[in-house]
Amino acid sequence: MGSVQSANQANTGDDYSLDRVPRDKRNMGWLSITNITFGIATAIFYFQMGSVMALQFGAVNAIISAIYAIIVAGILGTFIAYLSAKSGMNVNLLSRGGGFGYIGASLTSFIYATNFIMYCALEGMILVAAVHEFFPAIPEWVLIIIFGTAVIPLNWFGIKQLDKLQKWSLPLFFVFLVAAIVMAAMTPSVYEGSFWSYMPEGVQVGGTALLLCIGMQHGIMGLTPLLASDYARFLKPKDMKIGIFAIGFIPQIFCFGVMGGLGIWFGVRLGEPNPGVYIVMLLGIWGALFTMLTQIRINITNIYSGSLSLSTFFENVFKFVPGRRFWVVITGVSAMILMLGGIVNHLELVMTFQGVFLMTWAAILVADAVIVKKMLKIGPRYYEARQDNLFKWNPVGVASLLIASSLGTIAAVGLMGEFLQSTAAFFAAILAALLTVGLAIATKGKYYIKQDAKDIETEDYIA
Ligand SMILES: Nc1nc2[nH]cnc2c(=O)[nH]1
Repeated sequence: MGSVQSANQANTGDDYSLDRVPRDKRNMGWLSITNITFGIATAIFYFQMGSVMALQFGAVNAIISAIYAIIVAGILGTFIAYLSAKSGMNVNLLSRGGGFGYIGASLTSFIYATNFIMYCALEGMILVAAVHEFFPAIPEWVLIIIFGTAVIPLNWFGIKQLDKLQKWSLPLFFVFLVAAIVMAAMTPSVYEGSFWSYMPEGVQVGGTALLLCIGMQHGIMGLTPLLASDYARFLKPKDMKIGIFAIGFIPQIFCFGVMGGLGIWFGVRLGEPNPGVYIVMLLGIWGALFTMLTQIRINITNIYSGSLSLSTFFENVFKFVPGRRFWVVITGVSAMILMLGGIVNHLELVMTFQGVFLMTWAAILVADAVIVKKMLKIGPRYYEARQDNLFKWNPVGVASLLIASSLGTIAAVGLMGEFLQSTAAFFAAILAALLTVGLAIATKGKYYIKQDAKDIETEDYIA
């Protein structure tokens, strides 16, 4: 592992894609890291979620589901940010010693990587559609190649580059956001009542409509808590207390609350669910620039996390270590292929599975840390990512994940009734947490570690 790690670091400077960030390299302040996670939180995708939910199921149901998403994703995110900051590892690496074994963890890394590639394509298509609207003479495939390629060099220099890009672009984002709010406030509302009271005919507060909103939130809310780990592992130890809350919770408030809330307001006021349409209606060509900004911000984080996951997967399974930059190119090119192939609109089933899988995975990591490692004191009190010290598989996480996410997906596609269709990811996550604890007790933690590591600093211990 030593040679793998140094090869990786020699290639890309500050990646630590294959092992923990050493304590002396955890030198980023909580504000910088929180700012990077805002690259995700500022995506106009969250406008769309708010607008669609409000127009279909009523503003109050959309608001209640947003509060639910903030609380659940915020709690998971804060725990995961704590584990990452304490151990210097992201979720790909945490999973190896956190209940999955090193091949088991490559399973999660692979699914996770495909998720980022799909999101990168999805977000890229939003950008392509916005620009195509203004420049219809430019074929979509040309725009896909231009914007698909543009995010690759923006990822070349790792986390420090992300930090700068997100820092410089955030003020510009707020200028556009305020302009959009002012323009919407000056546009006569399509709906005459106050936006809180908007409710489509035949829909009530609570019941099926609320469950359907929650089901929509479940599709996307597992990812943001997990993703925080790619950045929280660089947190300065002295910023731990405020940092884990800031990194784990605040982005959830912004994406589901602020962006989602504005999406509800825009949707009701303008009577239009698609921000690609109403942002351009409000801001004209500036709206296309606003979209470009938000989509590039989110796609550089998608590519960053996708490349880290692919690095881990290929090192783990094939001992193939070309360096993270190679995987930046692969992630970007794969997303372009999805866009060019028009596959983006046919991903519904895969996205449903991903929504359940991500919540389930996050629940397993948290249950393993808090209940298995801390409370029951089963397995090692630290996280290990080096193959020499690990078993290939640990049934604790792998079996819990496979059982809970399979059942959850079956429920989420509607085969277990209406109630479970919308709540599938939540129940799958609870089931996964229970299975994790049960299997850890049943196996007595035998498969967590093959040989004890003697060189892990005690400050990195989580229990
Ligand atoms: N990480 C991430 N989360 C999302 N939630 C909705 N869209 C996205 C995306 O593109 N990336």
